Amino acid sequence: MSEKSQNSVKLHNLDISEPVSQPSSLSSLAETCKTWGFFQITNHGISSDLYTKISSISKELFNLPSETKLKLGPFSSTKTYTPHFIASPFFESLRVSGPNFFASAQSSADILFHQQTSLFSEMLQEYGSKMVKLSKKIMEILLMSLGDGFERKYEPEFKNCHGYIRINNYSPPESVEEDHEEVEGLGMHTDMSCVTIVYQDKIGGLQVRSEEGKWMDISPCEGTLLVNIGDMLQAWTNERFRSSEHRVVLRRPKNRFSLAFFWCFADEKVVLAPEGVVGEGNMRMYKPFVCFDYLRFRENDERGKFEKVGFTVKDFAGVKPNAV
Ligand SMILES: O=C(O)CCC(=O)C(=O)O
Ligand SMILES: [Fe+2]
Repeated sequence: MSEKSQNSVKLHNLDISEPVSQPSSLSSLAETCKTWGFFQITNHGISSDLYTKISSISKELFNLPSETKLKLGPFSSTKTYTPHFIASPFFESLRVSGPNFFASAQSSADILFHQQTSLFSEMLQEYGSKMVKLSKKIMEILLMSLGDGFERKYEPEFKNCHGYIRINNYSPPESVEEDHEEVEGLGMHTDMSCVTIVYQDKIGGLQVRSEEGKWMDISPCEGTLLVNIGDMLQAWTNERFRSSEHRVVLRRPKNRFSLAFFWCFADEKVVLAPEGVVGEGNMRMYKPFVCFDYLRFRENDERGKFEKVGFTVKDFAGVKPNAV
């Protein structure tokens, strides 16, 4: 059981439907990405109805017997399912990869569901393609916030990005009494993406670690989506943006559901902060590295399985690694 924390962070809000040209809103976005690595977006165009549908069909899926789910991984060839006891005893997830989210979801559905159904795959295709559009928009605004005209100058660096969805299901142990104690549903980690877009349901429990090392709640807020900076962007921006450590704690005897969309550089991309981003007179804090090599490094990290923080991109490619 971990120590309880009751502080919640008020995140910067970005209305994604409006063009952002105000220098003050761009600089406050850049500031929040440096301090917290998290912000929230509104008017994102994803209906609550789509969430209700995806969550109810996902519930059906996670309610299937373990033997059925294990046909999808982690030891089968599909490897789309992460069972309990890999990340935590209370966490399981299913991965749906782009760009053809329909095909990826259907290949899992075909194995899981006896009846032929394409509803699940259609919904994930709709969700995935909306997430791709949102990620591109978010990246454009983030580049604008780094420098004048950077959205045009550096757009080519991001043109081969790809995305995948992770459907997360948390089942707390019955011993968790309402608000009396908490367990870790997903341990402290950083994401390996450029940006991640997270939908969390009403249960709450997502926390971000402040620069001082304090855990702060990110309370659910209806109609908003969370965006967080991942390791790839932390390195590419030479730490002008921060890939914050975060985790999920479970405090209620209720299942929790979330959807995370990871927008990543192509595997073969060499990550090197451009001079214009580093800024004159500043030192590059990362050696150039190939994305795939970092992903493999994290996978092989026995100390922190499943993307836990054990080691980060700083240990992998940092000029001055974290003290271990
Ligand atoms: O469940 C959540 O709210 C966050 C999940 C998360 O951090 C992840 O999937 O990387
Ligand atoms: Fe995460």
